[in-house]
Amino acid sequence: MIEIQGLSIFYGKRRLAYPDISVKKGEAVGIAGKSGCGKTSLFSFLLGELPDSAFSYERAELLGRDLSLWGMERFEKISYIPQFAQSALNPRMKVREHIDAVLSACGRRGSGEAEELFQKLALSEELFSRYPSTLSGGQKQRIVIALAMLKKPELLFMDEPSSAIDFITLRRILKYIWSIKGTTTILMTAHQRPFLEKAVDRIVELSEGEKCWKSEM
Ligand SMILES: Nc1ncnc2c1ncn2[C@@H]1O[C@H](COP(=O)(O)OP(=O)(O)OP(=O)(O)O)[C@@H](O)[C@H]1O
Repeated sequence: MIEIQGLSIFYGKRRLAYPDISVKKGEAVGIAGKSGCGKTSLFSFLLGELPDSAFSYERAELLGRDLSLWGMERFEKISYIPQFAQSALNPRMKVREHIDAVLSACGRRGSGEAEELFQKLALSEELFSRYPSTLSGGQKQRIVIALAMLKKPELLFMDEPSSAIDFITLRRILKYIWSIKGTTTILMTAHQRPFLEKAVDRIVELSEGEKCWKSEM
C-alpha cells in the first residue's frame, strides 16, 4: 500500500531524512519520534501537500502507483484525520449535516452506516441533531473518526488521535481501531507511546535517541 525509500523533506536548510517505510494491505503501522522529527510532514508528503522542490526520494509509492502520478483522486482512497481534528468540524453544521456531506461527496445515500459507526464508537445517535459547540472534545474526536470511516477508505492516516483526550475516550478509540484492523490499512502517529504500541502492529522510529533520524539542520 505504501513503499517509501530514501525520502528527504526540505524546509529551507533543514533536511528531514526518513528510514524506509513499507506498509502492507491491512497492516496498522505507527510512526514514532521526538517532536519535530517529521511525523506530520510525512503525511503532508503522502497527501501531496508539499511542493516538488520540498522533497526527494528513491521510491515513493501509494497503492502501487508512484506518488507523482496521484492527483486529488487520492482522497477517494485515503481518509486523513489531522492533529487537532476536532476543529475540522464546521461550527455552523449539525452532526447530521456533516454525515450527509460526506455521503454526498462519495455519491452514496447511506443506509444505517453512520448509525453503525456511531454505535461502534460509543456515540449516541442523539448527537446527530447537535452543533459541534455543544459536544465534548472526546465526542468531537470520535465523530471526526466516524466521518473519516464513512468514506470507506482503503488507507486511514491518523495524526495524533490521542492528543488532548481523556482516558475513556482513548480506550474507545483504541477498541474501534482494533475492530477495523486487518480491513483498513492504518498509518498513525501518537505522542502517547503506550497508546501507539497497543494500537498498531509495529512502529517505525523517526528518532535515534535524542536526535532525529539522519536529519540535518
Ligand atoms: N511549513 C513549514 N515550514 C518550515 N518548517 C516546517 C514546516 N512544517 C514543518 N516544519 C519543520 O519541520 C520539522 C518537522 O515538523 P513536523 O510537524 O513534521 O514534526 P512532528 O514530528 O510531526 O512534530 P510534533 O510531534 O511536534 O507534531 C520541524 O522542525 C518543523 O518546525
